[in-house]
Amino acid sequence: MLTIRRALISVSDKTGVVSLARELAARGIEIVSTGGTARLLKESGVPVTGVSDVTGFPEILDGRVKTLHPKIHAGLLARQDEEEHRRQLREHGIQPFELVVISLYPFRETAGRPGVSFEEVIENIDIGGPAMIRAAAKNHRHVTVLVDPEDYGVVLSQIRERGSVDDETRLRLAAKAFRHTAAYDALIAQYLSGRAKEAFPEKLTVTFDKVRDLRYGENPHQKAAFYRDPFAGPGRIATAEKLHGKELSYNNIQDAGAAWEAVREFAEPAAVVVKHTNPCGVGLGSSLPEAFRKAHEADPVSIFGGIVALNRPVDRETAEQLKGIFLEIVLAPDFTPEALEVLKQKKNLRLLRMAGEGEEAGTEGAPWRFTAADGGLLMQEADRKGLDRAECRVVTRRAPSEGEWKELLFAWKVVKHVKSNAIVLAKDQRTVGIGAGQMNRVGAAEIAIRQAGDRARGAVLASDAFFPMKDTVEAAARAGIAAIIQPGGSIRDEESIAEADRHGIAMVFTGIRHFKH
Ligand SMILES: NC(=O)c1ncn([C@@H]2O[C@H](COP(=O)(O)O)[C@@H](O)[C@H]2O)c1NC=O
Repeated sequence: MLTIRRALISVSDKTGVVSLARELAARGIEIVSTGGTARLLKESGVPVTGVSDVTGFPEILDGRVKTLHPKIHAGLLARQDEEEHRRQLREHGIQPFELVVISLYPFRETAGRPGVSFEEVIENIDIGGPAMIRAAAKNHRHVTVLVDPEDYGVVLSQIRERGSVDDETRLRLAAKAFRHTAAYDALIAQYLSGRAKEAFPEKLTVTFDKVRDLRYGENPHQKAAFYRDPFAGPGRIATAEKLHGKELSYNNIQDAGAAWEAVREFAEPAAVVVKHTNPCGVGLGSSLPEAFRKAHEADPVSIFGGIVALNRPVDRETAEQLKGIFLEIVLAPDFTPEALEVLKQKKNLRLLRMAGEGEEAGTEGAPWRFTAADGGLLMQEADRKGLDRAECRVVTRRAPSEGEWKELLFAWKVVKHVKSNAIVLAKDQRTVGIGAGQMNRVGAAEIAIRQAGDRARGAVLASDAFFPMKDTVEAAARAGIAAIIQPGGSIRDEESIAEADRHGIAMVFTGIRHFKH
């Protein structure tokens, strides 16, 4: 363990640096710093040597080159336990560093700033900082590297105790340093790949920031943690503000995401209830209380323990309705103070505010979806495809009435969010039966029809994919379904169309499939 005699400090985020440097200097450690950092330390009365005084070279090219010099890098990379390294340092008049403190140019913050110019983003790609971090981390047997003010305390306390930092801490900080530079470069690569329109590059180098450890994963015997996309803006589950209740669990996070994606389909006041990532009740209304009442009535059994997403700020009336039901989470763009007062009475209910003040909730989301595959990763665009009624094709003799069209387009938006094979029955702008995740399509239809009961008569039916045979139409006809919307495209479409015609059912082909696994 080497006694720390010399520290190199170069920080963009200057949090905590003055008190760190002050204590180091008080302990007789020489401090070498770059322009802005040196200025701040001097102004704060901390003795400091400018990096140019060490290199004998000015900081040039607007700061693009300041520490990229052998006098700095040899000082970071020398193995102080090797006689030959020590001899070479002496020969070239280079002194080694035992501590390096770096905070990189704020690339992510700059790139994420609305209206920022490309030139400004590029200038915020730090070159000298990562070079020093990597050099120090490689040489961690001799050098301690700090990239996060959170770690200043532990290093200071060890220096106080013994004048040096122990092997374990140096190794831990070196690993963190390489994670830091790897993530930093990944963000730059991600940003530039986006600019260059390279959606699926030969190396996928995305990076995520830890939000927190989770108590467990999908089941209590599975360990889990939650990570956030560093570029995620407001209106996302990962950036939502929890206003009340316990931390969200692994399953809560998934369900809340599914509910939010679904409710964002609708421009009119809407309520979506989700269980195990499938909608179990969806309702639209002229007001939020009406929408929620319909979503509740859609399936008053499954809502127990459900997740409710709403696309308008929650008011007192809706809050009173929600209060009467056992729910896990309510998420909405916002909550009025009165609604919060009502809902906060429920100790275990989590409340998520999806948009900050003045922000529009979730108008744009990340375009990519990642799924673990055995030994790999699948990446695809999020399914954001909408449906234009003009592009639909009426394939039956009878065309849907205007009222039926309204229901069909509603059911189509819902079925997109139900796991395949999926069938949705809808009536009066709410779901009345949902068949989710079945291994055959007619099975999904039978579940939806059974759940709808009497409400199936006169309802419409939406299917996420085509009918491979006419059996789903036969089941729909027996239940009294009035109209059907489905992609079409089966070699047996004609049989389904003939069956629909036989029963006076109107059927529409969308030409779009919405599988969801
Ligand atoms: N070019 C260099 O040689 C160089 N050396 C250090 N930096 C960065 O300059 C920043 C600190 O600058 P200042 O002390 O002037 O505020 C740090 O974020 C550090 O990572 C550099 N800047 C960018 O590459």
